[in-house]
Amino acid sequence: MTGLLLRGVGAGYAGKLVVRGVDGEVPDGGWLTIIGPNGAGKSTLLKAVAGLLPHVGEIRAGARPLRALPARERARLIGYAPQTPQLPDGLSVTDYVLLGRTPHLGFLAREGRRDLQLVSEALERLDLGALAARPLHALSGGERQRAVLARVLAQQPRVLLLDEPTTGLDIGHAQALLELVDRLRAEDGTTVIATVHDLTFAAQYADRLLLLNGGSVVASGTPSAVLTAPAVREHYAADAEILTTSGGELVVAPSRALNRGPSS
Ligand SMILES: Nc1ncnc2c1ncn2[C@@H]1O[C@H](COP(=O)(O)OP(=O)(O)OP(=O)(O)O)[C@@H](O)[C@H]1O
Repeated sequence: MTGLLLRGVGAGYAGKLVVRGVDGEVPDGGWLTIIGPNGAGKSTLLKAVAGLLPHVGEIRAGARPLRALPARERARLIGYAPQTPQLPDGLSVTDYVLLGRTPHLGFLAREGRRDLQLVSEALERLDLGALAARPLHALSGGERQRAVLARVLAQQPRVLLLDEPTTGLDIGHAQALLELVDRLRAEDGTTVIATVHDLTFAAQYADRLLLLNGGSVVASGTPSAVLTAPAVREHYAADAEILTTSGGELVVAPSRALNRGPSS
């Protein structure tokens, strides 16, 4: 069981909390997306769950508090794709994705055939097969973003933390990536916490949304419960219509007409 439980979680920088009092639960194979305006604290919360920032309150992975997990075990359990990754210079895409296998290798052990196979599968899944030998610095922004996700997939984590995974991706690659994550969740029971700015994508792929504003949870629940026009207005200062497609999917459509009002 590798679902996640958050109780009264706070995190911040230099001793000052910028996120506080967050409660949430993601069951095994569940998908929670954190939404909220710029600066709300989404990345900070995700970094705390990744163990990259200290936290107050309690974060549990399965039955165990995150604090009690040795670093290596945590690295096998949790895969984290940051919003603005620092990529090492000089590595090829393949060598970089191979770094995802590090938590699984014995001390001073070299990668084996299975590791190389997982790397090659991750490259194919992210449409990077043709770029495998390229140096990282010679990739486009979206290709680099996909290389980061390929590294995390090669890690085979039970919990995936994705900070703005679709930033810089065209709509086709963004959709393919979210579908891939959804398959991992459905087939392998991978637990997912993501931050996503595109509210339509957020609604389409998560079971539950957590809306943060000013470092606190202001709404949580199913996408249709959280994403209402008044909530988008209040927390994003944006005018939008919440539409439902013929397939029953929710679409958040920014609306200039609403903004202008009936008289203009
Ligand atoms: N390293 C840091 N040191 C100090 N303050 C920081 C640091 N990183 C972020 N902050 C502050 O913490 C707050 C939350 O930032 P965070 O990056 O978590 O927001 P976010 O919701 O992910 O925003 P965005 O949508 O713009 O990515 C902001 O006020 C930000 O300025």
